[in-house]
Amino acid sequence: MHSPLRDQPDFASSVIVTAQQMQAVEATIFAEGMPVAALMEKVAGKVARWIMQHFPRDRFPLVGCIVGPGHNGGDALVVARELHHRGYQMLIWYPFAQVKELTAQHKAYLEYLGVRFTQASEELNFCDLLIDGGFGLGLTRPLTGELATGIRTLNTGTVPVVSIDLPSGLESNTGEVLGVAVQATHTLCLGLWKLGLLQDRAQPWVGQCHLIPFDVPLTALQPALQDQPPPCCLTAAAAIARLPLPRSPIAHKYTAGHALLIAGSRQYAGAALLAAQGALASGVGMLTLVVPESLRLMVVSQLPEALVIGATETAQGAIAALPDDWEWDRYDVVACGPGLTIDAASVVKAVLQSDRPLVLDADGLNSLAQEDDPKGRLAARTAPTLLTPHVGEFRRLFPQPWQAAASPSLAASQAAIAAHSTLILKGAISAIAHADGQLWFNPDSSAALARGGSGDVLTGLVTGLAAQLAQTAVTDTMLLDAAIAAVWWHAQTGRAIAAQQTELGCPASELAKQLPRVLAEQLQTANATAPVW
Ligand SMILES: NC(=O)C1=CN([C@@H]2O[C@H](COP(=O)(O)OP(=O)(O)OC[C@H]3O[C@@H](n4cnc5c(N)ncnc54)[C@H](O)[C@@H]3O)[C@@H](O)[C@H]2O)[C@@H](O)CC1
Ligand SMILES: [K+]
Repeated sequence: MHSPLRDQPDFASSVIVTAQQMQAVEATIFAEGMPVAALMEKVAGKVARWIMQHFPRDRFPLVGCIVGPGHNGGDALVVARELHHRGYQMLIWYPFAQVKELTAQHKAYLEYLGVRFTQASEELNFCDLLIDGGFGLGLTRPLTGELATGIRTLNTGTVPVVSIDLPSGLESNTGEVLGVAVQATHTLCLGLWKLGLLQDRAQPWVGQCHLIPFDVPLTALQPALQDQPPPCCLTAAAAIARLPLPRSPIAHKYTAGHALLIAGSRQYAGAALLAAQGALASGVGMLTLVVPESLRLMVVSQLPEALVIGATETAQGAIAALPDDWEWDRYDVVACGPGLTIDAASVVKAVLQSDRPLVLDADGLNSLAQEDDPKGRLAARTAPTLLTPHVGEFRRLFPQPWQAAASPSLAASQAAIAAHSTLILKGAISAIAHADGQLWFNPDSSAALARGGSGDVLTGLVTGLAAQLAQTAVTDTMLLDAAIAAVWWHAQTGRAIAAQQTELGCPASELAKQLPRVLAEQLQTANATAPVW
């Protein structure tokens, strides 16, 4: 089993915490002797250097700061002081009378230095850059009054905004906007990733997110996690470690995994092709594809590498049943769903009853959602199951955790635990939840992937990887490992295509085609940057 605490070289840069956990970490650091003011200097110094590097003074000479009453405001004032000394012209909007002592001290010193303060937020509209030090972890209630009005106006402008720790107004655990929030172009998250920043709903406010590490010691982190596996960001290292590489030099096609894909209908023939292309790109040894008989010849002509079986079909052209004397044990992993339509529900039932590791997607999920007790059905399976819903499919399948949980990713985690399954909740930042409570997020993705068919490619890819991983052992975490590798690989490919062809240039067939090239580039980069001992 992969333990994030053990197998990631730089654990602190991928772990994700709640506000309460971060506050517990900070309390330990301070209790053990680190002065609060010293940590603020260290962190704000790093933020100032990041800003000077990305927003040089010659192009961004006038910098405005939103300064709140707590230590987020204190950070902003330290950044303002450093930028002032480097020749930036600073303008501070400081709408609070009551502030924390350290923040008040920094304010006094800036006044002594002659930095300009204003009560009129509109003045910030004329700046070249804004620094948002309104609120961070300490936000407890919705923003109101003058502050809310000011932020609303600033959001209508086009000035780049760097938020410190969190965009002010964003709830740090759920990513919800409390009243109004600063719409940042960049967020510099301090120390450890905050859960709220990884939620899809937060993305329009967060902009590009960067971690500013401040050397959080593991001894301070571990008690705050209370022995629970914390959510983690997917890293290249974590994904690459889970790929079926290197391949055995004496591998043959039957030792490189046999994947079965049950997909397609007369209405959605392309879904079967795209899922199969994703599976073939994974390097799987053998791919068998079950499609409605009327699609068989077309599919064979498009996918000469796959073994294609034509199944009897319904009047609407959906798969009616698997062939007689069907032998499940020929296959290491089964994927079922892309393009099936819900007319193929009886096939989905049969697949769920099989003893094979299963990837259930699209209409596989929709058919399951129509059963009485989907969770119980999944929990009763004897082999591991991976579900790959987008939000709409998830909501239909698991309405209860969806409504009750504070965020979609927590709902995914609860559903995975209850259904004894692994789950990829697909979105702008896909979340991967495992039955043992592990939760992963993939922050490095691209809106280029928001295209029909991109999910089918992912289903094929994850299935092909899982079939290869199954050669070592069929374990509870096999599908989790395949999901981590596939989500990362799929997203990196979307990013690479977007970089060359814009976010508009990534149709799903192109995505499938580029998967091998992008993996090779990623592996080269990872090897080039690996530490030499
Ligand atoms: N403690 C640490 O280890 C570090 C903290 N740092 C910074 O400190 C921040 C946390 O500081 P704080 O705990 O002071 O929290 P904040 O700076 O986020 O603000 C909390 C203050 O705002 C008030 N407040 C909350 N919601 C409000 C609302 N809607 N309207 C008006 N006032 C409201 C609270 O009563 C409190 O006084 C972090 O986000 C980070 O930016 C950094 O200096 C680095 C180190
Ligand atoms: K902030």
